[in-house]
Amino acid sequence: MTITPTPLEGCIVITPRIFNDDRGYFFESYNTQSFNNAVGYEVNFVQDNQSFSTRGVFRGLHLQKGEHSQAKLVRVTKGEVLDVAVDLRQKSATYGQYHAVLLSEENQQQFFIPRGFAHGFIVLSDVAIFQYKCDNYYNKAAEGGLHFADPELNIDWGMPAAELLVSEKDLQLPFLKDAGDLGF
Ligand SMILES: Cc1cn([C@H]2C[C@H](O)[C@@H](COP(=O)(O)OP(=O)(O)O[C@H]3O[C@H](C)C(=O)[C@H](O)[C@H]3O)O2)c(=O)[nH]c1=O
Repeated sequence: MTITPTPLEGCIVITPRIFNDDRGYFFESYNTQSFNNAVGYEVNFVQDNQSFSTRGVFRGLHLQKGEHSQAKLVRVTKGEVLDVAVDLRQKSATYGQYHAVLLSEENQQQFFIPRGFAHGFIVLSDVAIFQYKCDNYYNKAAEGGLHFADPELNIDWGMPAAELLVSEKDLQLPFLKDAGDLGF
């Protein structure tokens, strides 16, 4: 597998080695030893998630606060999404900056987002199946997030905000300036 660093320290893009033959393809979608070597420390994933969405659906920008923060290894097994991580680590030189990655069934790329980030994605294909690993359990009480259209973040989602399908919960999320201490 190939590891591509991003401008956000700790966020990496993983491109698996795909074995194609006349039957189709095979690749290792996750290997603990290879992954921990790639990130340089041991990550203990404890929960796998999967969501199905249609074109224009936006999910995020989500996080779990403080000790409930989750590192995520995300990928798309059907369709294509623009996936975004926002650095919220107080001591980080890239605090408040984001990085976007196109993840698709076609490129089979995976995006690793350490703890201390908000995460979200927009669906660019007719449908998308989004699968990801988390290194901490879901904790509803610790849920938080940032509004996808926060002018300070100024994220280009590649689609007008009016065309996005966003949950009522996500529409209520605060801008970064109003988010308070998130414990990162
Ligand atoms: C995240 C989660 C949710 N749920 C339940 C709670 C709700 O009743 C239902 C839908 O949850 P939600 O609307 O928060 O789902 P998404 O909008 O896809 O949330 C996810 O989307 C962005 C992209 C993320 O990075 C997060 O991992 C996650 O917050 O599933 C669970 O039972 N366990 C879980 O781990």
